Amino acid sequence: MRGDGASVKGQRVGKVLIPRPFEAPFDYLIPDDLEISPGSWVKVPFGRSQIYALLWEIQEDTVSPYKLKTISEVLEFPPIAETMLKFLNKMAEYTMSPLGSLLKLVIPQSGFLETPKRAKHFEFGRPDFEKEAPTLSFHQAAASAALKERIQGGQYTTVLLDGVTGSGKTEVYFEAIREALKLGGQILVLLPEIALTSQLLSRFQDAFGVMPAVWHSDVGAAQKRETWQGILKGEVSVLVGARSALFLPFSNLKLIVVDEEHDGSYKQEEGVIYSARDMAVLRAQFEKCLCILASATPSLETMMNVEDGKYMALSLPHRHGGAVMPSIELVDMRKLKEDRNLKAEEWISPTLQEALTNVVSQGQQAMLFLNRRGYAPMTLCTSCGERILCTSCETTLVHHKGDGKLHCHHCEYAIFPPKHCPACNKEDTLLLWGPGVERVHEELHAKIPEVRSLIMTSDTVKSPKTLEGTLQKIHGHEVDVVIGTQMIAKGHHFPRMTLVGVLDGDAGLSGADLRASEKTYQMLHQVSGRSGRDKEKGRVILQTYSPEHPVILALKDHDRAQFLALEKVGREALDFPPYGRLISIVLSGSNLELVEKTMRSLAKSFPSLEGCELLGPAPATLSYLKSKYRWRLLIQSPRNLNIQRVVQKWLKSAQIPPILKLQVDVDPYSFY
Ligand SMILES: Nc1ncnc2c1ncn2[C@@H]1O[C@H](COP(=O)(O)OP(=O)(O)OP(=O)(O)O)[C@@H](O)[C@H]1O
Ligand SMILES: [Zn+2]
Repeated sequence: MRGDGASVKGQRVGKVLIPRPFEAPFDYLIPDDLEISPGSWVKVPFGRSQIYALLWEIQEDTVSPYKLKTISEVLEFPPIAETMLKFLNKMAEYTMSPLGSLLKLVIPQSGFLETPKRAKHFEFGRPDFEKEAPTLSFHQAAASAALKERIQGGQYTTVLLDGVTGSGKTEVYFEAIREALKLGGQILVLLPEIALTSQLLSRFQDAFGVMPAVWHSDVGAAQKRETWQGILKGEVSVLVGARSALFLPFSNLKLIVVDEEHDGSYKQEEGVIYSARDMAVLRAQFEKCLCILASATPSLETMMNVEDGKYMALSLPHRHGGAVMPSIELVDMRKLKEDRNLKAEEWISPTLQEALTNVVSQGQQAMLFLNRRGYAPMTLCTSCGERILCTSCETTLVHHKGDGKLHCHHCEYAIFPPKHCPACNKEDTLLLWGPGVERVHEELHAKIPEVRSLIMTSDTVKSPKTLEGTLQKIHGHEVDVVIGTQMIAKGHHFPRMTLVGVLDGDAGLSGADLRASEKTYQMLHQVSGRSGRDKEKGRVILQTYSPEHPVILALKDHDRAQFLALEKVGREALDFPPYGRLISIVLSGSNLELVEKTMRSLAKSFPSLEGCELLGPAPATLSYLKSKYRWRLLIQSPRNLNIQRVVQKWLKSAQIPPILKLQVDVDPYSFY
């Protein structure tokens, strides 16, 4: 970094990383008398201000050709561990992100490095690892013993904890937490969604006598700062959080748990694009600690790592306490509609309706799953067929009962339904087409008037507090039926729930996503797993338009092996992940011609490499989003190739107009 300080020979130069999107650290002089080590938090002059930064590396006795500025101050906070520096370095390489952007993940707010004048608000209790633990079943005990052994060994291992829904995976990883606590280590538990934290927190409190620290977007600024500092100083031993918690400055990690490891929410899709699950494994490697990936429906990637001997697998084949897996019955919706046993605007089949009536009259609970928010996913003109679209995105608007408006689910756009069709101008021809959860709610009440129900989606549950209230209502049996989206599908344990109705089982199977089958299988298996977790046997009614689809049949027969075998054949034939690798490049901008032209010439300049192939370029699935046109190019490569290096070099020499935005997604999960 050029500066106005003196150029001094033979002094220490510090490579200082600034938490902004820079690829590399900048050089600063280290004053002679300053005690400092890599990982130290510092204040440096940058532009016209003084900012917080991190000392990355020290170069002793160097001669700098530039006039360097001097580090102003070393903060009193402990430095971050060297293992963390190595982890960030590797992550930057893997995700092709600027190192400075990763530091920003570590220190999202500079206020974290300030000490407030007022006394602390949050005392982090010491979990009591000697509190009495439940008696484990044979399989649980075996899994727990293997995990403890790994923790005692103090070496890196990743273990897949592969247990059916309700098998006690949480109880088993609590045992691992106990062991790590005994050894004085820190523990990080990652959850895919905030909606699952409150249940885990109360289970944790029961097991260890105190609340763990929490970390997610709804935690307030002061609490975040104190938690961040508590982690850095080693005062916080257990933290439960969303994916961003992976970047907290733990200094003594002994265990990372990634619960529901298959879940797509672990993929951060904007800014620095990364998979928190994969990066958790990477961090565990540098920390030399245990990483537990828990799931009833592990991802194909994880299964492959088990087959390759990279991960160890432990299995819990049975539900706890003799609870059995629910029966899964299919309802052929095509036939019902053909035989006119279900009207065009009805979505609850007679079989499901009868089952719901029974459940309600027997004092049990049911769940209706439909992964569509709002009232109706589309508004159509019955005269000309026009669909009402967002003006800024290439998406249909979704009708919501709450405010009576049509909403775009990708941007803020919302309008009242127009009186006239915007295409043919006819009056009163618009029809609300298809069901969302609100419409199913309406139908449920029309069919079973006495039912007590609630809707659980990201629209109705916006804060941890409303979530708490909602869960309390369900646990307290104030409702009979819960209608919801993916938010209700996983992790929850409602003992009275004995019926799950899936309204549109094959909704996820269409579309251009290479993981469409896998995602549908995981989602439906998880939601089915909410049924019959206690004494009563559960029932799942899966409404489908394609009862012969292999995914639906595998679900019905509880045959995961069959599903995986089929899915693998399909992926292997196409060299899709986990057999081959993908990097997705999306170019976007407001000038369509420029986006297309740039993308085409970019694709032309890609070096020809054995085993590599380009898919596209072509307009992205959402080819117009938030007023930007989007084109996509997929680079397919063999697993053993360092494709990032190739892509890095290729993009360095590319000419991309600065008004366009280029996004590189290594191991893309969604293809919107
Ligand atoms: N050994 C045990 N002793 C007492 N209760 C147990 C035991 N194992 C599991 N349970 C209870 O059984 C229920 C299901 O266990 P848990 O939620 O840990 O399962 P899971 O495998 O994490 O489920 P899912 O994958 O569906 O989220 C919980 O209420 C849990 O407290
Ligand atoms: Zn929009």
